[in-house]
Amino acid sequence: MPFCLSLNCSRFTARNQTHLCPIAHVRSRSFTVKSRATIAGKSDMAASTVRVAAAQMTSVNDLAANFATCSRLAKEAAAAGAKLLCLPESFSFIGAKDGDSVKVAEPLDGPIMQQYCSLARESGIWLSLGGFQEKGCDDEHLRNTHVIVDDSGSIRDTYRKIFLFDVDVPGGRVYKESSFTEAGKDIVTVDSPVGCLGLSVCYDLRFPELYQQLRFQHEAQVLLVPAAFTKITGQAHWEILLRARAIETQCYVIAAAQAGKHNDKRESHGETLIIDPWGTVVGRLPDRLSTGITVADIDLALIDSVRAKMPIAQQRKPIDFWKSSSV
Ligand SMILES: O=C(O)CNC(=O)[C@H](CS)NC(=O)CCC(=O)C(=O)O
Repeated sequence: MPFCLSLNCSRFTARNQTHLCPIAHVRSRSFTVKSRATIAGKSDMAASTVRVAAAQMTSVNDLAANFATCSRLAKEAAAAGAKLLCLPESFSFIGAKDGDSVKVAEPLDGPIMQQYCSLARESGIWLSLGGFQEKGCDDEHLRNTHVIVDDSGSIRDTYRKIFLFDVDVPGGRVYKESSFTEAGKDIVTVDSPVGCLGLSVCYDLRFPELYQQLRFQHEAQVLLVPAAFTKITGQAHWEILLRARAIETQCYVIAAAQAGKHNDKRESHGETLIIDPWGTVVGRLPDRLSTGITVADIDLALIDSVRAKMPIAQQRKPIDFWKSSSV
């Protein structure tokens, strides 16, 4: 019964996580894979698993300092055996005042992205670079772009954030991302060694229809949600929304988060998470730990068995059903 076995293993892993340092995560992961193979009495049980890492960091208004942090984390993830490292939204820069991020925005073939492509090649790891400040069509606008770079340093695809954060946060400040950002309009999936990746960024998380499209129209297996959630909204909604997306799409969800204080005015809710398609948290970095990685093994067989046993893809209603049933 590989289905039950995998679920048990996931629960076991979640309970036994330690948050003291990233290396502790690595140890508990290796143990899980080994114990599953032992319990099953089969040495090839781990064949469908691929290791991934998700980072947490506190980006500041210093491109070089953020790159140094990302380099260290990429090397740590590669040493832990991860094939993909997911970095949070605004990994390369978070400005101290309005307008800073538009000033540093560059095209995808500019020096900043080239540096991250070299990092992927030198570390031999795929990178999910969520929330890159890509230069827009004029000097006043950027695109909030999620870039997937493969382990040879080539850009495989890019997704531009569709839903922009124009929100009056209760008890917080007013955000108007659309004042300096061009919204994307295309849904993007990318084939990778860890399965079919479904791309999104931060505030997109609140729009389940995007993830329904990624899973049911574009066959995503692993949803990526790099973010810089606000302290207030993150505490209230972050983990619940992520687990809901994993459960309702039967996908893994990898959510790399900014954490801590970036400057006097801005603080993010950390809690980087990796969630399996049953909704179990299999990797976590607590909010108080500002920089590090967590790793988990993506089990493609678990995705298949969750989907086979609870066949929601076949049980969904076509859009016409809702039209004809409405009053
Ligand atoms: O501007 C930057 O530097 C990077 N971009 C962001 O931080 C974006 C837009 S301001 N933040 C969010 O989408 C937060 C969403 C959120 O917190 C929620 O949905 O509750």
